[in-house]
Amino acid sequence: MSTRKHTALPKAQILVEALPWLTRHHGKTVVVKFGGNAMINEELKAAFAQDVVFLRHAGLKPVVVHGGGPQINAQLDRQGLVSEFKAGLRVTTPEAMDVVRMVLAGQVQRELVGLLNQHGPLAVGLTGEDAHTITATKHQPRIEGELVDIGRVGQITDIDTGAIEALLENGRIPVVSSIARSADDDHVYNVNADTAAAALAAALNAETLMVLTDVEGLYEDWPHSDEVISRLTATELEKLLPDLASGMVPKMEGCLHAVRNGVTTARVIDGRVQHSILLEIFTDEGIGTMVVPDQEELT
Ligand SMILES: Nc1ncnc2c1ncn2[C@@H]1O[C@H](COP(=O)(O)OP(=O)(O)O)[C@@H](O)[C@H]1O
Ligand SMILES: CC(=O)N[C@@H](CCC(=O)OP(=O)(O)O)C(=O)O
Repeated sequence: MSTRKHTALPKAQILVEALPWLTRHHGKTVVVKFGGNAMINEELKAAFAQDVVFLRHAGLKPVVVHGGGPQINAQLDRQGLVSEFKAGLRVTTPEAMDVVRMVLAGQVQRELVGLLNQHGPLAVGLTGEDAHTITATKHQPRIEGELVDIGRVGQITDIDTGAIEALLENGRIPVVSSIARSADDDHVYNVNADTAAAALAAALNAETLMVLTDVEGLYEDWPHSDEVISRLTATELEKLLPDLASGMVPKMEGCLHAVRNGVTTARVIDGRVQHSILLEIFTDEGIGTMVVPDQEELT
């Protein structure tokens, strides 16, 4: 075989391997959550944008929900504001809420929209405030049985998918910041981005929820081992939830909510691996952790 053919054939094989996945996912909605901890360098962010645009051109309907925890921390620090987490959520004073909104909607979302739009007029940014996309009431978690006030943190009560669906219909890629309109007053709420992504995936009847983070997936015995659980059912995950450490809690609760509400698979994958989205969607060797509904939920 000539050298040219020799090097070309594996490339064709990769494309052929993608064929059943292209068929399976065609026209399906995929909600991709891009965590602040996975946005570690420019190459990764550019590769993320390429992957999302690839999904769109391959006939899927990607919706991006982004985080920005580390970016919010940095800005709070610069402004001399202290930041504290309780029950895995940021204690959000009114001053901190202004910073959260500015960083998520004004910086992180704008940057992702810009990267995606290097490939064409595709991405449109919005927050949960726009067109009543995400509505929330005050969230008061319980810590050791006691209700705790963590400020302007919202618990999602309603999702209106109208604006996102109109954008998808129009061939656009919605990029959503996890800020909610308030059902209680005329201010806004800070919502964990994993929780927002899961709620949107369920409301949109998405086929897949994909959560990109800074670990390979859900570790079986974290932090003692790095053995990744590759697949688990909703019931198996439900049993693990009480023992999970923060960080993974909103992700895995979100995955459970998604698969219990019509999403076919919810995955946690390593956002530090370039093109992890393409590897997960279009190749036979999925990476990371996949959560599937229980058998009876499929019937
Ligand atoms: N069982 C587990 N498996 C993997 N990571 C875990 C686990 N439990 C807790 N973690 C922590 O969760 C972190 C990911 O959550 P987080 O820092 O909120 O990321 P992101 O910004 O992507 O939302 C990991 O870096 C790890 O420190
Ligand atoms: C209530 C709450 O904790 N909100 C998060 C929202 C951003 C987020 O979730 O970002 P990551 O996905 O990068 O963690 C926060 O203020 O950090």
